[in-house]
Formats: sequence, C-alpha cells, structure tokens
Amino acid sequence: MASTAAAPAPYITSSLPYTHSLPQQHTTPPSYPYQHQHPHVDSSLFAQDDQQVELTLIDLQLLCQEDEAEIHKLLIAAKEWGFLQVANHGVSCKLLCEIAEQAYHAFTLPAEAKARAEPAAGSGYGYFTKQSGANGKRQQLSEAFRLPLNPEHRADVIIKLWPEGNKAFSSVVEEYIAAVESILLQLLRSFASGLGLDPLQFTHDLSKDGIFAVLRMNFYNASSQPLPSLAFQAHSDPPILTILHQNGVDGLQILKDNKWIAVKPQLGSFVVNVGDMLQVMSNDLYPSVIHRVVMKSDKFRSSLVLAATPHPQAIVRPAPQLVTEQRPSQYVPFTMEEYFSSLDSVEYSASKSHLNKFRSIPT
Ligand SMILES: O=C(O)CCC(=O)C(=O)O
Ligand SMILES: [Fe+2]
Repeated sequence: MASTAAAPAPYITSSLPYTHSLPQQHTTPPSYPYQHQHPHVDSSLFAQDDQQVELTLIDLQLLCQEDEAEIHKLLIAAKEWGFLQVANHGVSCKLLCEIAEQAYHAFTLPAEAKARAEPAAGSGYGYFTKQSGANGKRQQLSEAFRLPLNPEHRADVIIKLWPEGNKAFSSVVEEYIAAVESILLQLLRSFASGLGLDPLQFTHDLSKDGIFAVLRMNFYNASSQPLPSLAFQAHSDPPILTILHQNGVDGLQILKDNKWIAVKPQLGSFVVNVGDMLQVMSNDLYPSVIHRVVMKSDKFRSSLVLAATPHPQAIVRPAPQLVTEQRPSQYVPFTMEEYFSSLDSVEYSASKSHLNKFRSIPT
C-alpha cells in the first residue's frame, strides 16, 4: 500500500471572545529629537521630508462579524500599503504589559545567559546578537530572540536562558502567542473571503513548525549610538502575514514609491503587514513591502513580531482563482524550504525581495 505523508497537525481552532473595547490611546505621541547638529547624523536615514503615515485602522471585531465594508477596507489598505493596523482585537492591555515586561527581563539577562541561547549552526531559534546575520557581518542595532511557535521547541530555547526554568516567561509567551494567532487566523479568513476564495484558503497549510514560525522579540538600545541610527536593516518579511506590536517608541519606516515613510506608532494596536508568501499567493495583488527601523532617540524600543507561515514542505503558489489569462501566474511553485535556502540567512539581510528568484519571468 502506498504510504501517505502524515497530514500536518491542525493549526489552532480557538478564538478569543472579542469582549474588550478599543484600547485607550493613553500616551501623547513621542517627540522626535532629530539631532541635526550631531556630527555623525546620517541624513539618508530620515524618512523623506519627515513624512509620517497613520496606517488604516481595522476593527477586528467587525471582521469577525464579516462586515463587508471593513473587509473591503482591509483589502484596500493591504493593496495600497501592504501595511495596516488592527484595534478592537481582544488582547488585554494587561497581557500586552506582561509580555513587554517579560521581553525586557529576557533582554536584560547577563550576556552569558543570552550567549547560551545563541543558535547552533543551521538553527534559526534562540538569541541573535547585533552581529548575527550573513557571515556574522550584520552590524545593526537590534538584538532578537526567535522563539518557536511549537511549544516543545520553544521550551528548548527557554531552558537555555533559565536552566531552572521560568514559568512566568513561558506562560505569558504562550498566552500572547495564542491571542495573536487568533488575530492572524481571523485576518487570513477575511483576506480569503474578501477575495471570494474559500475562507480557509490561506490557513490550511499553516504550521507552528519551520524556521519562520516564530515569535520574534526585538530589542533596540540606541544609547551610545550616533543618531539617527539604522536599527533594523531594510527587508521584507517572509511569512504570509506578520503581526507586530511595538512599545510606542517610533522607528518603523516603510518604503513607498521609493520614499521612506515613518509609521506613527499607536499604542495598543497591532501593525499588520503582508509577507512574501501572501504576495505570492495573491499573485502580486498584495505587496510585501520593504521596511526598516531607524532609531532617532535613545529611548528604549522593543517590538514583538509573530508570523503566520506555511509548513516547510507546503507548496506555495498563486491561488488558482487569482490566475487568469490577463494575469498569468507571476511565480513558479516552490516550497518554503526552497524559499528558505534561497536566503542568505534567517536574519534576512537583503533589502531586495527574495521572491524575484521564484518569478515566472525573472526581473
Ligand atoms: O521593530 C519593528 O518595528 C519592526 C521589526 C521587523 O520588521 C521584523 O522583526 O521583521
Ligand atoms: Fe519586518
């Protein structure tokens, strides 16, 4: 009898009750002490003419109710910007504070403890120093923990940081991942149904395994740096979608029409961006937009990035319904593994979209 590969385990089915109201915007926007007088200021790091954008705000509860106008708004924002933000998401302010606190504890561990969690060759999980990346040559400001979504693999990383275990960290991270995953699932369902596809079209290959199935904690400390300083180099995100939560300190910039535009941070909301895989699955309808982080002040900045990604053997290709005679498939089918091996490093160091390697007509 022919053996069949085991079907990937179902992703998650739980969804949050969206009982919370819109988080209060309880901070005034931070001021931007652009240090024009500083001798080391690199003016190319400023957003063009200091342009700042407030991303389209999507109400997640309306998406849950399949509100057509809100789904339409989601699709327009994704198409025009590749970035949007989500509020009324049901994740409590308490949990957002707790995860920020736990991330801070992890980054302020002694250097020896963080060094124990540095990834073994070929592994994409653990602690990434400022010098990680292609050939260890990356010189950007951010440090990162890449924590697997798969709980067993995550426990292997946590035990390296805290050999005696750390229940508070583990349980807050687990709770955060579950909460944000339900946002991801809802967004993917809304994307699919808005396009007239099966609502599960973008979710059935999702996996907690694979190099991109991570919660990435970023930490930026610009004290003792010339400002502005490149904190996270230009890149596009590999997954289907990523969901980002920032601590309210500005720095994120997106490349729009060849200009860098600063994203105004909204405390309490999540920034959502289209990743490379959704660009492919949508046959280029939704762009995976290049972005970077530039620190302009020495305020402590942290961010959390959670990715929705297909399993390593999943074949990624444009949804057949989005391939027409007028718009043929823009990509050759490929697996996530093939995509990953085309990258220089898990720290995705290139600023050019890696997807060009899989285009039907190379660019
Ligand atoms: O820190 C941020 O705001 C963005 C980080 C980011 O782009 C990433 O981790 O992929
Ligand atoms: Fe990113």
